[in-house]
Amino acid sequence: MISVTEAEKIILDHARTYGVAEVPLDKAVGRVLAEDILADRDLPPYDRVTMDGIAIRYRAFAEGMCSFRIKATMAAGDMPIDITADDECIELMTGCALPASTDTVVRYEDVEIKEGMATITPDAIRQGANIHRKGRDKQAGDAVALAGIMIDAAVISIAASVGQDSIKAREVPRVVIISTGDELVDVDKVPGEYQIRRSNSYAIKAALRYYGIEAGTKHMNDDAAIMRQQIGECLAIYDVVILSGGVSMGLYDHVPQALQVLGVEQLFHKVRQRPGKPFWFGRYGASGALVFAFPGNPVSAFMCTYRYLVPWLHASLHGEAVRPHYAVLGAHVTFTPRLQYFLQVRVHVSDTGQLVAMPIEGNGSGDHANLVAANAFMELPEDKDEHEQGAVYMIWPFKRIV
Ligand SMILES: Nc1nc2c(c(=O)[nH]1)N[C@H]1C(S)=C(S)[C@@H](COP(=O)(O)OP(=O)(O)OC[C@H]3O[C@@H](n4cnc5c(N)ncnc54)[C@H](O)[C@@H]3O)O[C@H]1N2
Ligand code: MOO
Repeated sequence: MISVTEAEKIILDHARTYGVAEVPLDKAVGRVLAEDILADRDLPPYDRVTMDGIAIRYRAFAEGMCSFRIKATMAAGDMPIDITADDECIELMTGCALPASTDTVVRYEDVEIKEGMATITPDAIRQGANIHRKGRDKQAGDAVALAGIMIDAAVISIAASVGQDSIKAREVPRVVIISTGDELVDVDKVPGEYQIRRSNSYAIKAALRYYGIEAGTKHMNDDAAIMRQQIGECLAIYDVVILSGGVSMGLYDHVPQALQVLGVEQLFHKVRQRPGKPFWFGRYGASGALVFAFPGNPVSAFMCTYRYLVPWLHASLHGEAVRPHYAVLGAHVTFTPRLQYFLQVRVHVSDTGQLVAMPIEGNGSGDHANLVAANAFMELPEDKDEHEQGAVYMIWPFKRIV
């Protein structure tokens, strides 16, 4: 049996790229940007009025003029209307392009308007006030987002504003998730008395969606011949084959044997960890496809997804390992087996700004109801039995920490 660190290293050594794809803007969130996004014109593209009010020439105000005749009114999107005399102003709205003949905007709150005249009420106003200058944020041709970053709502926002209805993103691997087990029925079926509904493929598929991956799913019964045939078909089509169940020591745990017969090289089987001990990982030399065969227990498959599959995906798409997160253990924990223990925790931000992880242990690797209350696994090292409150350990969040 190998350690978690050794297993992680073997997996990350198999990080790889999958090319580049053009992705529609509304499907791009979660993907990784494959090229710099450039501003197609200055941002903002014109001197943009930032307050509803009037535009004047500051010089006139500085010389003592405070009442101005409203020459015209502009809405955002209108062509600018110029003033031709110092005692004129333009009434205009936020988002208007500032008329070149004016240089200062006075907001409505500082103006009284009566019978076509606008009178500025404060004694002092600032020259150039309430104008977002052309090109102040970015110049045409500047990069507004750099290749390699995750496409999030902020990237989508700026990409839309520079006219990109699609974005070049790093291509994601083709993934299939295969559940195994005769006791499993699909989610829309009523299970027999000794059956359960399958949930692992739904959970892993959901986790992968955050990365822009739409994984295929399959189910196989515990029949060695059918498994060989179906896994063989998947190895020919997919870059990553994820299996759940059938990897421990039971009479019907055919997965490792089926993979071996198919020529998938076993890179490890069994990791010194709980949950997830019987995790099997290998590579199919003929295509380079990777096989993550997770234990069937729902918490085991879930933990292995977040501790191994997601970091592998991150390393493949970003070209670097994910940066580890740490938190403070909020209560004493004893765990005696010589295994790395992935404690389920609820991490919160304390009053002093620390990430604190409170244990929510649950009832072992079959208790996936407990994952709803937890938001991370805390990785407690295998060489210690006692883990003191206040100790700092690595965490693997699977939800937003709030
Ligand atoms: N003699 C031993 N028995 C077991 C060992 C061991 O070392 N020696 N390891 C235990 C550990 S640890 C785990 S974890 C499990 C993993 O076993 P398998 O990967 O072979 O998984 P199954 O036996 O097929 O299923 C385990 C459990 O999970 C349920 N399951 C399976 N697939 C799904 C799914 N898609 N959705 C929901 N639930 C699923 C299944 O019904 C079983 O209850 O082995 C221990 N045994
Ligand atoms: O490793 Mo198993 O996942 O402990 O139950």
